[in-house]
Amino acid sequence: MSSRTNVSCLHEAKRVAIFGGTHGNEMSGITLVNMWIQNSAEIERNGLLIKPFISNPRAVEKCSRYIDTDLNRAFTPENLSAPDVEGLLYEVQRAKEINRMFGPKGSSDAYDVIFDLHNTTSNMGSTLILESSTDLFNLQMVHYIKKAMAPHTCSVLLNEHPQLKYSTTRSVAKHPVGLEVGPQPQGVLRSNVFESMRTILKHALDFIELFNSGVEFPPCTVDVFRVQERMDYPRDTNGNITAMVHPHLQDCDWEPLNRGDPVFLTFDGRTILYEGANTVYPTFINEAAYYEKQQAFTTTCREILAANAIRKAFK
Ligand SMILES: CC(=O)N[C@@H](CC(=O)O)C(=O)O
Ligand SMILES: [Zn+2]
Repeated sequence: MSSRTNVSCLHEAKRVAIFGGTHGNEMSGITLVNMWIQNSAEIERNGLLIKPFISNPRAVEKCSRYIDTDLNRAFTPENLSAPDVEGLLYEVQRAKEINRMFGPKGSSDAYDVIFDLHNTTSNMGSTLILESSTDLFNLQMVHYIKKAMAPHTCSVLLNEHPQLKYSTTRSVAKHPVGLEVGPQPQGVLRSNVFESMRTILKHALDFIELFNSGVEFPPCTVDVFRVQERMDYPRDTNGNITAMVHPHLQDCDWEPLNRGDPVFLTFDGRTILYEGANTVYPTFINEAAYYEKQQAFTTTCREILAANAIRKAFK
């Protein structure tokens, strides 16, 4: 069998956007994007149109996650097709603008790739977030990034859960990529987190440049953590939390959690154990932004995805 048989030919990826400030208090992405708006030399690549962009400028100005509602949940068909009337929530209005500039979502006019830069207060290290297990371009790109980052690890979180998936800002693009780096407190810049994010972006852009130049990428596999379940804090009948993340779980993102392992410590000193039947890999443990979303951590399971060889389609 010829090695050419199983090569998938994909469209060139010419238009690439880098979003920072989708959440106005996640400082690494905001700072990098503002830096690249001032001087884009570092992110320029042959044959690529690259647009660094602050997605929620009013939230950035206030250094808060959002003004009226979470922008990274706002790209629903209902919001994007809502009539332009006065009195729309700020982020709904902004979602419609972003969809006009970088979309329309789901159309052939949409940007090829959007990298959306986020920070987490969780100890997740560097994480790429994918929304589809069948996007060969993204799978090959994260494979390339993981290899280039070694010996440093770069985890891949796959969120294609039918109920837990949300309508992200990056979902406007044909190939949406989230980049989540932590731990970094809200409103704070940490140089190590900033530099990791910058390095991952460099490798990502190198990959796209190589792909567009006609390089063929051989078949590969990618280790991912697939989103399974959202775990809430224990609460009283008024809805107030009654426990904290247990010290044995705190900062242990991506480490196996088994039935009977401690997960919460109540304010009166009682330990609550994990009751799920199977081993899971928790992540977003004690993320500050998720208290309002009733989420103490997310469980994931490990999976190995296979991707075909790819190269650019020649017209
Ligand atoms: C901490 C944080 O903001 N995380 C992002 C994850 C993502 O981009 O999918 C969010 O909840 O929107
Ligand atoms: Zn964020």
